[in-house]
Amino acid sequence: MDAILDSLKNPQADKAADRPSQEEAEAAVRTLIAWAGDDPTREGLLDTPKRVAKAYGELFSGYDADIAEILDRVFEEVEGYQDIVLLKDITFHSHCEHHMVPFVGKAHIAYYPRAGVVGLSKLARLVDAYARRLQTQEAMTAQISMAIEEYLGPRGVAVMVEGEHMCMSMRGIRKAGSTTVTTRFSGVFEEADEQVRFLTLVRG
Ligand SMILES: Nc1nc2c(ncn2[C@@H]2O[C@H](COP(=O)(O)OP(=O)(O)OP(=O)(O)O)[C@@H](O)[C@H]2O)c(=O)[nH]1
Ligand SMILES: [Zn+2]
Repeated sequence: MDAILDSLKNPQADKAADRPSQEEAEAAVRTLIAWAGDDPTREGLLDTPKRVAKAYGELFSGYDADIAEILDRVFEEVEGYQDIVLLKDITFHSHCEHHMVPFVGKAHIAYYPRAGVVGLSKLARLVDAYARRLQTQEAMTAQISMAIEEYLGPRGVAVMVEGEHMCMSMRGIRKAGSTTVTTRFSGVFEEADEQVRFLTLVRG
């Protein structure tokens, strides 16, 4: 379980003091602009480093997300409801950790509650908490699923992520339109029937 908790942690959490300053981040952007071949001192680009740092703050806000806080509130008064809860088509924007280029798509999350349910928006917040980091789609899928397991203790969790990777469409192999599908099934979802039920509801 320690390994799971470690992988759910924000990798920067213990290093907050080591984070570069805003000025250092802006200087790095100026370096990249010059390296790409443009002039960071021309008028149109003067404020760009500041904007990029601000945009990065938003795009990578997942490093500051508190997973325990997101999943903290459980509603137990649901008339004993224990059947499947599925939130599908949760849009996400992430960045691949290999190229720092976006990958975008949809996540689908289902669980069988054991002792209460979590607010539906929290599942979408959980997706953002992991998507807004440098990621692989596989790791993101596993982290979403393991966080629900760890904090809600449900009877089973199913997570499916469908993503298009810009590093495959805009550059490199340049295959636009291909979709990567990743899944993680645990608990009762390890049974084939339950996986079929999940996939039927997702596609339905
Ligand atoms: N498994 C996995 N691979 C990813 C993900 N995002 C990007 N990649 C891949 O990461 C790989 C990095 O491969 P490298 O050979 O190190 O880098 P590269 O020379 O830029 O590779 P090309 O993209 O083939 O040009 C590429 O095959 C990408 O398609 C992801 O979420 N999961
Ligand atoms: Zn990539």
